Amino acid sequence: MRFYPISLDVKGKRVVIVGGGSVAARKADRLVQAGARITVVAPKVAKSLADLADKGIICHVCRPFGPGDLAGARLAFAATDDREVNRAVAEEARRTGIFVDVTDAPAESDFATPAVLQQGELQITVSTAGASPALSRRIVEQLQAEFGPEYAETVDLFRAVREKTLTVTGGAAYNKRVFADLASRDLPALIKNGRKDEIEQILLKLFGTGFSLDPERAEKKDPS
Ligand SMILES: C[C@@]1(CC(=O)O)c2cc3[nH]c(cc4nc(cc5[nH]c(cc(n2)[C@H]1CCC(=O)O)[C@@](C)(CC(=O)O)[C@@H]5CCC(=O)O)C(CC(=O)O)=C4CCC(=O)O)c(CCC(=O)O)c3CC(=O)O
Ligand SMILES: NC(=O)C1=CN([C@@H]2O[C@H](COP(=O)(O)OP(=O)(O)OC[C@H]3O[C@@H](n4cnc5c(N)ncnc54)[C@H](O)[C@@H]3O)[C@@H](O)[C@H]2O)C=CC1
Repeated sequence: MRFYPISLDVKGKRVVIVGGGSVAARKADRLVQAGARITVVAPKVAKSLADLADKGIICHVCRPFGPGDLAGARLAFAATDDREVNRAVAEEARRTGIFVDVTDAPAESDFATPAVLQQGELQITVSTAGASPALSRRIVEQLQAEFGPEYAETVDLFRAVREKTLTVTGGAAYNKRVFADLASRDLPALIKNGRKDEIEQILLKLFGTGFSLDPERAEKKDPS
């Protein structure tokens, strides 16, 4: 296994992207969604990046890459169309201990970004360790048919139930049993088909009163 899969919290953290073309714009788009503080260093940027800079969402340093540009960054992307510049970015990142994605040279990279299926808080990521990004994207497109918006609702439901259960009842063994039971039911299908009453019955059976899809009902039944 070349790459170790990880879900990274980049919120509020500084990320430097060197280069401002279509690849840089694609990386920036997802980093913005994840709340990173992004600096793009490039003499020329794509329109979407210029728009983000105009709105103050990202910072654009309008000149070629130079030494010191990665200072304070937690992650870096080398995304110029110049092999030597990308190599220099990788070297500086390595020297300063910053993880770098060299977008034209997977062998020089510390990490790579996968193709992503996003439904609310559900993420399914696909990587081929650089062998074929186009195949990764195709696999995500295939998965889209199976994992629709009902999965976003399912994840929200699990989060709500879990947050409440972990605080009001004790015991990892109990939690493991009920959550395994809940996960084994086809809640996404029930949500998709509008069968909310059946979900209510499942919640009632597993967790007793106080857990409901309907916040009003949950509040009335919950004495806490
Ligand atoms: C290693 C990696 C490093 C990284 O970028 O993190 C990397 C490297 C390279 N990509 C290249 C080419 C293309 N990349 C795409 C698209 C995507 N590339 C993405 C990730 C990754 N690309 C990482 C590996 C992930 C994995 O293994 O799956 C995706 C999944 C996610 C994202 O960009 O965040 C995103 C799909 C997003 C979506 O869902 O839409 C397309 C398709 C298109 O543009 O339409 C093409 C043209 C077709 C083709 O070549 O397959 C080249 C050759 C460049 C050249 O020819 O010069 C290199 C360098 C090399 O291979 O040496
Ligand atoms: N990893 C991936 O997903 C993919 C990677 N690539 C590779 O990524 C690289 C970039 O591709 P595109 O974004 O399409 O290129 P592009 O030509 O659209 O953009 C290149 C950008 O690099 C900037 N640049 C050039 N010299 C620079 C310097 N000295 N300092 C800072 N910025 C500089 C330019 O101003 C421009 O903004 C290519 O080398 C290509 O091989 C291509 C497709 C996908």
